[in-house]
Parts: sequence; C-alpha cells; structure tokens
Amino acid sequence: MNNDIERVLYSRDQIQQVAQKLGQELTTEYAGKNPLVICVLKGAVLFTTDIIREMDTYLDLDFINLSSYGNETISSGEVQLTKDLDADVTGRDVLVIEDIIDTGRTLKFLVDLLKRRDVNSVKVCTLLDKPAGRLVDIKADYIGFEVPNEFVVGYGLDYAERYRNLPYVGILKPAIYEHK
Ligand SMILES: O=P(O)(O)OC[C@H]1O[C@H](OP(=O)(O)OP(=O)(O)O)[C@H](O)[C@@H]1O
Ligand code: HPA
Ligand SMILES: [Mg+2]
Repeated sequence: MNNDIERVLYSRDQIQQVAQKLGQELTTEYAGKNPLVICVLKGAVLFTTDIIREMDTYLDLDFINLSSYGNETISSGEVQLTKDLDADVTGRDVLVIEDIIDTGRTLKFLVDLLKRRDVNSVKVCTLLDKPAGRLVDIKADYIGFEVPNEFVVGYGLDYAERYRNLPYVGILKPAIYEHK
C-alpha cells in the first residue's frame, strides 16, 4: 500500500497529537452538557474513536452513514443517507465528527438534517479541511489539519474502499485512479 502513496502529509504521531489537543478543547466545550457525538461513517471511524478517548466528559455515541464518493475521487453531488441515526436528537447538543470536509456537501446535508430535527446545538470537528474543494458555504468549528487540493487517503479515508487502514494521511498517486 505504501508504494501507492505519493507523500505522507500527516503521520500517526501528528494525528494522535492533534486528537489529544482537540479532545482537550472539546472537554471544555462540553463540560456538563452530555453531548451526542455523531460519527460520520465510514471515513470518520478512526478519528472518532481516538478523539472521544480524549474527551473527559459524559457523552453518547451514534453513527450515520452518508456517502457521495463511491469508488470515485470526485463527489457525485448526491449525498446518500444509507444508515440513519438510532438516537432521538431533539434538544441534544450534537458534536459531528468528520474525517474531511471537501466540497462541503456531506456536512451541509447532515447539519441541515439535524437542524430540521430540532437539536439544541450542533458543532463540527473534522480531522481534515480541504478549503480549495469547497462548493457549498460551510465550515467546521474544530479542525485538525488543512490539506491541499489533492486526493488524500489513510486513517479512515479511502479510495474505492482501500487505504482506510493506513496509519497516516497521504496523497494517493494519481496513477492509481487515472488508470481506470
Ligand atoms: O465535503 P465532501 O465533498 O462531501 O466530502 C467529504 C465526505 O466524503 C467522504 O465520504 P464518502 O462519501 O467517501 O464516504 P465514506 O466516508 O464511506 O468513504 C468523507 O468521509 C466525507 O464524509
Ligand atoms: N480523500 C478521500 N475521501 C474524500 C476526499 C479525499 O481527498 N475528499 C472527499 N472525500
Ligand atoms: Mg464520509
């Protein structure tokens, strides 16, 4: 797998350090609030498990599966809700955990859905932000790292379901997906 990576952007250690930093900030943010933490499947799984272990506060955990990239490197423009939440979000302080915000379509879809369901508050924590990719006006409240306008994989992020298990975030060699 490592041979498919053009260059590593953020190492395992850098990711752990930023998860610790953000976790401490979120502990302060949510002291006494018992937030509902929502992990956006599949990509945010690894980041969610790391960051909630740095949050020293009561919290509930739930999962939603939103997909719009399939096996491509560009957004289909259509966000599919393939697994809804189990929890009733009415009146809850919700913290959304994402792996990356690129066009912003996924996050906009989710935040609009949560607001329609009358949450008390919603904040977003993303490991990666790709501002050059943005097509809709939305931003996260907590950001780990910025990434350039390249297709990145690893630490949960995939290309055609591969590379999620890389311990770092790196730029995928274009030759991998341009062959298609
Ligand atoms: O800002 P956007 O352009 O919407 O892109 C960001 C979303 O795309 C990826 O999900 P994907 O659709 O690949 O599903 P996955 O998490 O299961 O890989 C990623 O995990 C984000 O959820
Ligand atoms: N990599 C993997 N998944 C993604 C990306 C990316 O750069 N952008 C949006 N979804
Ligand atoms: Mg995703």
